[in-house]
Amino acid sequence: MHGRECSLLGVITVTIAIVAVLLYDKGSFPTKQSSLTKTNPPASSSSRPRRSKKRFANMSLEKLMEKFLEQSMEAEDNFYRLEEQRLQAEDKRREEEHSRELQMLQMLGQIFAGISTSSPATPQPSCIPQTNPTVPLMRPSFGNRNHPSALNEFASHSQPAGPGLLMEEGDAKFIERSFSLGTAGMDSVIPLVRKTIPPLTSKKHKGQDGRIGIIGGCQEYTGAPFFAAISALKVGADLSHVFCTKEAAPVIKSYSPELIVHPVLDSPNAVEEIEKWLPRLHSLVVGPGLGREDMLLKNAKEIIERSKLRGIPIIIDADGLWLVAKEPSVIQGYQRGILTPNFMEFTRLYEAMHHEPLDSTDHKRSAQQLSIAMGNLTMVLKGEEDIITDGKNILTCSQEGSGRRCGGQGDLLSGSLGVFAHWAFNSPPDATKGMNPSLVAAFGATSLTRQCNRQAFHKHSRSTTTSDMIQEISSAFKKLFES
Ligand SMILES: NC(=O)C1=CN([C@@H]2O[C@H](COP(=O)(O)OP(=O)(O)OC[C@H]3O[C@@H](n4cnc5c(N)ncnc54)[C@H](OP(=O)(O)O)[C@@H]3O)[C@@H](O)[C@H]2O)[C@@H](O)CC1
Ligand SMILES: Nc1ncnc2c1ncn2[C@@H]1O[C@H](COP(=O)(O)OP(=O)(O)OP(=O)(O)O)[C@@H](O)[C@H]1O
Repeated sequence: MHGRECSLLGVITVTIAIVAVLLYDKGSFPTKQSSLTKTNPPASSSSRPRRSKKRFANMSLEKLMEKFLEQSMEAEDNFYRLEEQRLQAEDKRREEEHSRELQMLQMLGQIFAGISTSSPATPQPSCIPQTNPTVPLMRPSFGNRNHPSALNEFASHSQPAGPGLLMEEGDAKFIERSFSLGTAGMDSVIPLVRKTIPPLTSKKHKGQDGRIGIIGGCQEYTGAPFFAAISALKVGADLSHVFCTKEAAPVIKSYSPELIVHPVLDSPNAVEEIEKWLPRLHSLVVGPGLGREDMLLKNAKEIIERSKLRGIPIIIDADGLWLVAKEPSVIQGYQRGILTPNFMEFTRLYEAMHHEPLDSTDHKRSAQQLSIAMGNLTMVLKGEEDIITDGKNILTCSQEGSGRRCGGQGDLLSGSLGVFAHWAFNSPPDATKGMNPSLVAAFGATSLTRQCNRQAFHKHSRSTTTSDMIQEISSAFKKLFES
């Protein structure tokens, strides 16, 4: 029976009950019933359903009401039970449809890959720079005016993918799925994100839903690590640690008593100090407000190396990407690594890896090429639409944000991604339906960032700042993942 019919049944039952009670109250039950109470017929009469009439007759009005209410509640319960069964069946049907759709997309991807590998005109993802002898090898042109010294080491460190990371024939394929709020695409990834989100229960202890570390915060930049760390907490992490320089620590602490701030990043034994905390961290965000001083970059690099040994998901953003452009091997091929470049940072990385200028006409293809060159690392190229790729699959998140481009939005993204990544990697494989957990996590974080931007802009328009967006995390999260 369908929900609507069931609900109708419930309404009818209740209506009958009310009418019956009213009639009874007025003494206007059908004649037989009335005469029953007056004439008291012999008990042996078999022509009437005596038991029920007698039962009703002997009942007080209150009892009768109770009886009818009971029946209507029963009908209501039945309705909800059937409705739940119907929804479950509907969910199952959608899931089956979704996996059929995925299979079809995979088949299409393979077909396209076959076409593109057999066509000489189609450009191949170039993970090995030497494969195109006609393009002169170029030293990347780093345009930053603030950190000239950081360029010196570059050329000797930049390297192609290692032997185990060479592109295979199948890698050329990609399945592109575009998502925007309200379309079928969005509908199919957001449920995967939801499945990775741990339920809030009284059975857990502090720390279980996420202990996130941020490596960043120096004399110039105290806002960025704060934005990232507080966003992680507001998304649902239990503890958020900031590892910053001595000078930056009191400033960051003064912004928020919720953060745990370690003034160690510029200390002589920074790496050992931070390593002590690694066993307790679920994910690491490297770069917001890190700055580009050699000593800080060196410490960050060593911390990345040690975190990799522990399998900790590592999100690299901002100045952390400056480090990766100088030394790609620091994260290349690490399957729990996620890079979140803005266009400027992306260009730097691309040119460092490919030794040729970026062709900016096809961002998706470039992002895919860079991901492959980095050993299928997940790449989140931020912009008008956020492009997310692991070299094999491409998702785009083009959910409505706003026209505000204030600094710090990327920090909101990387901090929340730290939490989503922990949740996604911690989920059983069937939660993400076989999709790379990094992609699912990145889609969750980009959707959330854009939704926060949109909501904050509705309230503050031109004056919207990142703090306003962070205020929206709670309701944006609810709207996207809990409604
Ligand atoms: N409150 C704080 O503490 C905050 C601190 N932050 C921290 O600052 C540190 C440095 O980060 P960053 O992003 O400013 O450095 P970088 O990438 O060199 O950009 C420099 C120049 O590149 C350009 N440009 C940028 N984006 C572009 C785009 N999409 N497309 C095209 N061009 C683009 C633009 O220059 P323009 O060409 O417009 O003059 C821009 O000025 C880092 O640690 C970060 O975490 C921030 O998080 C903000 C909040
Ligand atoms: N052109 C755009 N249109 C809509 N949204 C955008 C646009 N550019 C960026 N965003 C949003 O802002 C988020 C952060 O991207 P942005 O380019 O500001 O990062 P960033 O420069 O690294 O930030 P930060 O100032 O923290 O360093 C993106 O994920 C996206 O949601």
